[in-house]
Amino acid sequence: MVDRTNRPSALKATDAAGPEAQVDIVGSGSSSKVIATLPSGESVEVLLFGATVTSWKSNGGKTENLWLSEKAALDGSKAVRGGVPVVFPVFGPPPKSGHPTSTLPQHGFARTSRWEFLGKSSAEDALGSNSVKLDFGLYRSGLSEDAREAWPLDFGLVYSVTLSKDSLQTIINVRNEGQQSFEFQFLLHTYFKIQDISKVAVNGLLGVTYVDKVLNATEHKQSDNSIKITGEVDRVYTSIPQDTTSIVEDGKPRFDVVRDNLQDTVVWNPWIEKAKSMGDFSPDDDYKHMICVEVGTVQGWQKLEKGEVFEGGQTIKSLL
Ligand SMILES: O=P(O)(O)OC[C@H]1O[C@@H](O)[C@H](O)[C@@H](O)[C@@H]1O
Repeated sequence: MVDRTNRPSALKATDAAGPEAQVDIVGSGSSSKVIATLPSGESVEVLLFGATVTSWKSNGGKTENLWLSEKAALDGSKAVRGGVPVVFPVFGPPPKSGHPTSTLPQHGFARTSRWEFLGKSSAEDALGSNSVKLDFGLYRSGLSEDAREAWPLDFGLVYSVTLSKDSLQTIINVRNEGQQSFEFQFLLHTYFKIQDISKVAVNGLLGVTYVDKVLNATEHKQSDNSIKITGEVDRVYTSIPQDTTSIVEDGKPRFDVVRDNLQDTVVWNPWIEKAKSMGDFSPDDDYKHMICVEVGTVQGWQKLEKGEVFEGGQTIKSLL
């Protein structure tokens, strides 16, 4: 747990996380980002806007694992189309009325707010290889006027991004800093980069119930272990018993997505028409080179009483 009472001021660009990893802050204002690089070359880049991971490279820095639209806004003008946008306190379009999130934008305010960089720490994992952890914070004071008005609750988010040789762990810590309880949804909207969508399968959801948003939000049960993508897919799988969902490409395991205290997963590919309809999705046919597997808690709401904390997230592993 990051001790927020003495939040470190923004790091000097020269600060390193110790001999193991190099941590730099580049850019300014809403384009500021933190870049961490391990001695073996793996790296992660996190935009302070939305605390959005925009790049994660494994294999000594040779393999980019995340898809990022060529027209993704990286200047804070709108949510990033790609990488790992943070969805909080509501997933999807908010309830029409009568809910504290009703007047928030789709997917909430976290991905379009300016987060603070709280600091870094490095560690050795069990195998002795290095990792570096970056912490980001978002508090009520950091919200836009609109968001503060729309969601008048006092909260604290600490988002930890840990880069290791073959994996990236992203964990959220949500604290109710106010006097009244509140409820929220949370999701990590990960855009995985793949070579060819026609050779991709998403495995590990056999028998899981899902809402199919392409088929008028009807409920279904996943009838086989492999989900193939041959058109627009927008499915919300809920109450998933096992913790790992795998992305297989050309018959070979490419990514493992391991949930931590999150029971739901969205599988999304816009396919051609929807890709064309999104102004910041470019090139249009790049739906062939991405798949979203988004872990979260989006069925119903997580409720926090005064002073209570929720923690959850994912570890994504590159198996190349
Ligand atoms: O365009 P946005 O707000 O980033 O949302 C993109 C997609 O996000 C997915 O998580 C939703 O299931 C889709 O319905 C939605 O279209």
